[in-house]
Amino acid sequence: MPSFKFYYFDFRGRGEVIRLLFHLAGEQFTDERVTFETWGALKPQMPLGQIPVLDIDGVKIGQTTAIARYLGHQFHRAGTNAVECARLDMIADVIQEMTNSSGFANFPKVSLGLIGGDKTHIFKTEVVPEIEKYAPLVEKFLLDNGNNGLFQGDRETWVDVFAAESFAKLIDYGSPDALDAYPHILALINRVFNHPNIKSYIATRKQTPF
Ligand SMILES: N[C@@H](CCC(=O)N[C@@H](CS)C(=O)NCC(=O)O)C(=O)O
Repeated sequence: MPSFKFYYFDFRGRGEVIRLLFHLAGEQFTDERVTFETWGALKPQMPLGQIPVLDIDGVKIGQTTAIARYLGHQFHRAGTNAVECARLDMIADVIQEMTNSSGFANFPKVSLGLIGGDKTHIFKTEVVPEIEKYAPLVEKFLLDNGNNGLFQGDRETWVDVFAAESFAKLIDYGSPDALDAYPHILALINRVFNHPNIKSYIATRKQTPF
């Protein structure tokens, strides 16, 4: 197994999916939690000037989904053929599109205290419309796999973990009822977060504001 060092800020944000994939696989990694004070010096060393970044035996990889997809293949948490992989990529891209949408821009910054604003109002007026746009698509992908809480087959893939973490943050930091209209996404979160390896990590992980 390569030597892994993972760079991200000291909160869940975009980076937690990577930590979850390591814990799911039970594989060792250095969880380098970058502070805002040290980020300025580190930024030029990152391939895209941003984090998350995973250093794999000295090779730095950026972009959350590229890292998560790599770990999915490395840890046998991917599709079992090219078509399954393509379908999972499609679902991951939809979720990444939601995360990158304009409605999602302010909420993390307000939650982290980086900008001012009424967190509840911003969630309701900016984030909820994006949930209403994207969550029904994700519901359908889950139903297509037979309503077992996963997108593909009967074993958690990297996309299940990516989706569960992306949506769970909306409940944890937005509103407890944010996904009540989407029972299949709730089942996905429930299934992924109750995997014993993930459950034990979550039980002891640091609480962060996003
Ligand atoms: N498309 C990238 C976006 C990465 C990104 O926006 N990273 C932010 C933190 S969540 C960052 O590095 N901000 C500091 C900066 O841009 O200087 C991904 O999905 O990984």
